[in-house]
Amino acid sequence: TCAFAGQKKVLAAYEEAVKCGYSGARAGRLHTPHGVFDTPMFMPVGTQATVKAVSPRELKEMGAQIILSNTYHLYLRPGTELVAEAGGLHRFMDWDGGILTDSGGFQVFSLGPLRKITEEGAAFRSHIDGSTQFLSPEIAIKAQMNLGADIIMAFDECIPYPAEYQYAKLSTERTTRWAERSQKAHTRSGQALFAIVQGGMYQDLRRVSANDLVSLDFPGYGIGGLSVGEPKPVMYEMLEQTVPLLPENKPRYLMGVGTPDCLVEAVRYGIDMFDCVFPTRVARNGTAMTKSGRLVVKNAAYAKDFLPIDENCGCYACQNFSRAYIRHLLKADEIFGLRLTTIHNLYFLLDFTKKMRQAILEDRFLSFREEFLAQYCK
Ligand SMILES: C=CCOC(=O)Nc1nc2cc3[nH]c(NC)nc3cc2c(=O)[nH]1
Ligand SMILES: [Zn+2]
Repeated sequence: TCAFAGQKKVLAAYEEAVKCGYSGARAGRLHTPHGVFDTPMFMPVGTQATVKAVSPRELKEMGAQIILSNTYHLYLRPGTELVAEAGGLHRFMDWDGGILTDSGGFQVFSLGPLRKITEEGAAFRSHIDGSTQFLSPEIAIKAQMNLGADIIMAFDECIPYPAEYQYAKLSTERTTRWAERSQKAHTRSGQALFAIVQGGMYQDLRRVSANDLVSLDFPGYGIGGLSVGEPKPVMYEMLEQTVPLLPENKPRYLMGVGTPDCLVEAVRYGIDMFDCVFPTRVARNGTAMTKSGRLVVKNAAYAKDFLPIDENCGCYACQNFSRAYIRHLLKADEIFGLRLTTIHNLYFLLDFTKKMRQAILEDRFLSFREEFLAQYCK
């Protein structure tokens, strides 16, 4: 294994992984320099050092524990050295909870126009000014050390979907070599480096990727290359192949997932951490998430609906405002409208993971899952 000399390498210590009586679901506690956090957890995405339309105070109030920021975006603008000079990302954005940085460039890397990947790294075109940029494990890790997140991600390639077996194999092997280079470049103590399991939609490549990365001994593991357009059953099959190979006493982070039905299935397989832009993105076009599915509050049907989005919801929007009012704001292009739908959607997912944790601790996760799926998919 690759142990750091004198390096406290396991920051995200994992304890209390409470297993409920069903395969992999577990409730744990994640230790970081900015606190100890409960899992399963949803992590709001703050791509450019802000979770769009909400303040750090509101995030804290709704129970956010760890939030995401994107290395690629902050590297291009304002630059990660500048953030380091500002005192690091926590100071820069005034967030004293946990921060995890991922690349945020996976759209660019796997879908971008100029995507040239070699053993050295990935060349791509900046979405800001079209300039040619280059990222390698060393550059990505240095950028993340500058940002100062509590958890950072190894540099990887998110394999596009669909992909030929041969390409997926070569890319996955390269991602493992990049993970090793990421480890060697990671010299900042007090920061946990997670590896990212790849393997496309191929069971054998997923198992090889997981086993290779586990033998490199990371404090936590992301599961990448999923939620990239594949059918949900394929995603679940990849989880079934991968998660059992990962150490039970370390966190598992399913990248870019997702909707509540995906979260409850992934928790069943033993996933602990999630991130997704979906709740904040759909909020901005007036869609609210509820336990029965989506509610497009902008629709005319809600013009005179004086009930809250969800009368059982404890969020600031549902406690104080009606659907009619929020619809009015959205139709009038009022910024406050977007803020209210965003606050509701983030609260909904944060509360949903809290409810799953409670169900696991009380050993009733299975029935929780059944009841939820029956109502949500109706
Ligand atoms: C600095 C280096 C850190 O690199 C990464 O963050 N890499 C990475 N990010 C992903 C993000 C995803 N979002 C979705 N669905 C919405 N699927 C995703 C898959 C990946 C992935 O395989 N890798
Ligand atoms: Zn609400």
